[in-house]
Amino acid sequence: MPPHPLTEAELAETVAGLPDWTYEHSRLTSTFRLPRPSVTPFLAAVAKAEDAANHHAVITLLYDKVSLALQTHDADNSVTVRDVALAREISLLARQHGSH
Ligand SMILES: C[C@H](O)[C@H](O)[C@H]1CNC2=NC(N)=NC(=O)C2=N1
Repeated sequence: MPPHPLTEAELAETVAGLPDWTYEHSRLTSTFRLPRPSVTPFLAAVAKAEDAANHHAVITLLYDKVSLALQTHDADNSVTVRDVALAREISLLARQHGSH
């Protein structure tokens, strides 16, 4: 049973608690800048977290900038608690990998 799309009020509360992330076009988006040598370990850690959550982000890499977009396909491409949980984890991983 997929989770329900977050309501406007839930989204506002969520984004307030996710300083690295923005809500736009029905997705949570973020861009992290990392030391170049940390990019591969960071991406490996994100992939591991994705597979543990069975929830996957769209990831764009340009040298030391990693952009990510999260939405729940199983809930009509809306933002759900699954996106919020993975976003929190990715923010932590980014900090652990030297994001600035
Ligand atoms: C079959 C598989 O469990 C589903 O497709 C999972 C996998 N990863 C996913 N990732 C995202 N972002 N949204 C989903 O609804 C989703 N569903």
